[in-house]
Amino acid sequence: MAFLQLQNISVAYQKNLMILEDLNLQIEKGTFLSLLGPSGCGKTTTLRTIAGFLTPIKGKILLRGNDYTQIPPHRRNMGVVFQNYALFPHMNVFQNVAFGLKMRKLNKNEIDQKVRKAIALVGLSGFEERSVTQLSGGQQQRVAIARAVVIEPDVLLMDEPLSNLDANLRLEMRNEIKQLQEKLGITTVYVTHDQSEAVALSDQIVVMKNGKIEQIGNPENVFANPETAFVAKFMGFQELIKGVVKQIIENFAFIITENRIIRARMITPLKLGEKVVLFSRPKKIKLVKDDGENRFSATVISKIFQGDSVAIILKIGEKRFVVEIEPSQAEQFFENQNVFLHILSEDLIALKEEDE
Ligand SMILES: Nc1ncnc2c1ncn2[C@@H]1O[C@H](COP(=O)(O)OP(=O)(O)OP(=O)(O)O)[C@@H](O)[C@H]1O
Repeated sequence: MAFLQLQNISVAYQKNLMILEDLNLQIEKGTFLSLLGPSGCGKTTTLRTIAGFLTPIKGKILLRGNDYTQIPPHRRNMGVVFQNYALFPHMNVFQNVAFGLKMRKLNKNEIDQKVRKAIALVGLSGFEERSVTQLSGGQQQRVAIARAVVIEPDVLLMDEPLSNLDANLRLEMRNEIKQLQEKLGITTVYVTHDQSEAVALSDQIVVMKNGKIEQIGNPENVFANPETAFVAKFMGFQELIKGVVKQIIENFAFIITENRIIRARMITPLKLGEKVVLFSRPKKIKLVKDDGENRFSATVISKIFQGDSVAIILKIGEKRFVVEIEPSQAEQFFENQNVFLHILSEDLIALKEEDE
């Protein structure tokens, strides 16, 4: 039995407008699970439902097999970290971190010991007496994390905790969160719309779309084998061209597109005659001048120097996309040139066409 279970959860803010529908999720103890998806797909709603701030209109939440669905948030023993830190501005660092323990009526010595340990854990020893209004964004988020973990929660819930920080600090804090979670072994549910963050942090990624789970798996698998066009785009694949399945041999489909036959990897089973879209990653596409096997023709629109690479903007028909190449290779390509894209079959994936 999984440690935390969401069973057929449906949640609505307004009558008849379901935000989550029949959501099922099993989370094993000690797992770092990310809810990943675009704005509005229901990530925060899922997190708030686990925390108990929202009550599902249908379904159950189980922790260690016990029904938590009607248990109020303060009795769930879950630590929550929000995007905007949500610290108590009139309290200092120590008082903020101590809050949950005071509510639980621990004695003074115990509180002192646990709070100092949590503050040390997030690297803020020496800041105990400092007002939280006199801390940087990164330091405030560290306080929020210490406040969430000090209660030794069964589950740590984090809602885009890094999105208010600048890019460098975000990377640094991402590592710190990962180390902390591994050290404490806390079952964690983490909301993000940043695929690189989800891949770097998680044991399991849940990709959500319109209140439903689109794909679930470990980061390597979701990154390499997106099962739908939606997940592929979200994981950094680019849509190249549409086609129709002509033949299938083992894990590869032969696709007819623009009077060519292209061999592409299949992730989920496809049928003969099925309409598909071909996807690849910008770095997996080679630009060449000559036609040949597994090549598409395209036209160069522009070149953008990016430091360690050059982005070549191309189009096939009206579809625009980017290929990243080494700066030393870029000189041979120019605007309006007709070129060919060469992609190994392993790096080209065929997925069912979806309604836009
Ligand atoms: N308090 C609310 N009342 C009514 N509708 C809401 C409320 N909060 C969220 N919604 C709606 O529920 C849907 C899911 O929102 P949610 O905040 O869960 O998405 P999200 O994936 O976390 O998005 P974001 O990344 O923008 O935070 C959206 O359509 C949103 O408009």
